[in-house]
Amino acid sequence: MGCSGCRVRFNFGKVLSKVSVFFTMVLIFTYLFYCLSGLCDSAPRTLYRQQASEYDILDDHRRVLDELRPSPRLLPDAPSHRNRTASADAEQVDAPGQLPQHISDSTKEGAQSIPVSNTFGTKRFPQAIIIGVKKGGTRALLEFLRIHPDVRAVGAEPHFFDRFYDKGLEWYRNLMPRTLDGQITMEKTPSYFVTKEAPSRVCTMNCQTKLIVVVRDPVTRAVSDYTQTLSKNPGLPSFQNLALKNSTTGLIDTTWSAVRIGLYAKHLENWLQHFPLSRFLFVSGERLVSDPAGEMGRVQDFLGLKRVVSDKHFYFNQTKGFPCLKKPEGSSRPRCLGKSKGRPHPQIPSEVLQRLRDFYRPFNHRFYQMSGQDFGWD
Ligand SMILES: Nc1ncnc2c1ncn2[C@@H]1O[C@H](COP(=O)(O)OS(=O)(=O)O)[C@@H](OP(=O)(O)O)[C@H]1O
Repeated sequence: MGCSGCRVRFNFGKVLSKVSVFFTMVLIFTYLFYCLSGLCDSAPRTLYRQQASEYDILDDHRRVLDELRPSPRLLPDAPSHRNRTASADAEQVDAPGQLPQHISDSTKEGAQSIPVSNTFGTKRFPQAIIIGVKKGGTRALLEFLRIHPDVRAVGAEPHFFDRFYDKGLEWYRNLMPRTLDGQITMEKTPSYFVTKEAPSRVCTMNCQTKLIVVVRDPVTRAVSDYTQTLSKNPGLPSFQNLALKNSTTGLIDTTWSAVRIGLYAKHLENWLQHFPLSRFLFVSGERLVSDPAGEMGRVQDFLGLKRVVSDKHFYFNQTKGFPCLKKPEGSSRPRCLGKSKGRPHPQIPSEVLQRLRDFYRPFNHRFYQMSGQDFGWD
């Protein structure tokens, strides 16, 4: 009796181990199949995780939204083929790192005609780029846009058209998130606006690219820029030492990048050599703080998007002193931008600020004329 009980237990043990081996094999094969289907392809995100660290504040929020986001195909009035050229619909897979002939030749038609695709969307060149300006509010704008179900954007700044152009267009496109028909691919790199070569390079990719510039009072922008550098290098000379060539004459040092970036008219002139004014949207950095929903309305119209992002998405956070995103459905808490956005500025002597204001005035007026918008900085 006792021995037959042992046999049953022994057989049961054998069966159990066979079953567990079987299930382990099933798991391994499922994982292999999953990877071979390209679903393990997270290289660009990983590649940029380090660079993105400064900007990962809203990452959880993004992930939740991405997961909750219904496919535009399932949305009742999802735009299909909106903001896309006919050539953008052509699907073709090219060897990574190798530029196909029509890309190297690409000038006027634009290089967006060779998207890399798989079952879960296509990596496309951005149809819209936030090209500037540094410290204008570009991060806030991109994060607010990402609430929109038809916008997919790279989290970190790719810096392709200024620093990494020699890596080639294929490298750039590989950084892009996959999009479904009707979704817009975007990125933001504020230094493009002041990079001499950027306009011709963007045009080489696609002259139809929509260009968004977030502009802010150049004096406040310069102080914000200085505050950022000071936070990384506490031994930095004072703002006035850097801004003025000579404190007696009050001559402004235009070689200092914090000053030079604020010469918006000069940088815009360079872009207008390659793109018509209609391709630009100028967003007021000030209004993005005082009326985010209003400014987002303009941006969505410009991008040809349905007005989804609205005042119901924002609340003013008294502690932060800035608008933040309300608790998205399914997420745990509301989100503000991180500590590096909206930091207190050091006190700058008022005569230095006034000197800078006087210096920028004619450039600002020229910029108002060129853009057709008065930003009211004087
Ligand atoms: N909602 C919200 N929350 C926080 N900060 C906001 C927001 N909207 C605009 N801003 C302003 O954005 C300024 C930073 O601009 P950028 O994101 O363009 O900076 S960067 O160039 O990417 O470093 C940042 O500049 P500082 O105030 O000098 O930190 C802010 O004034």
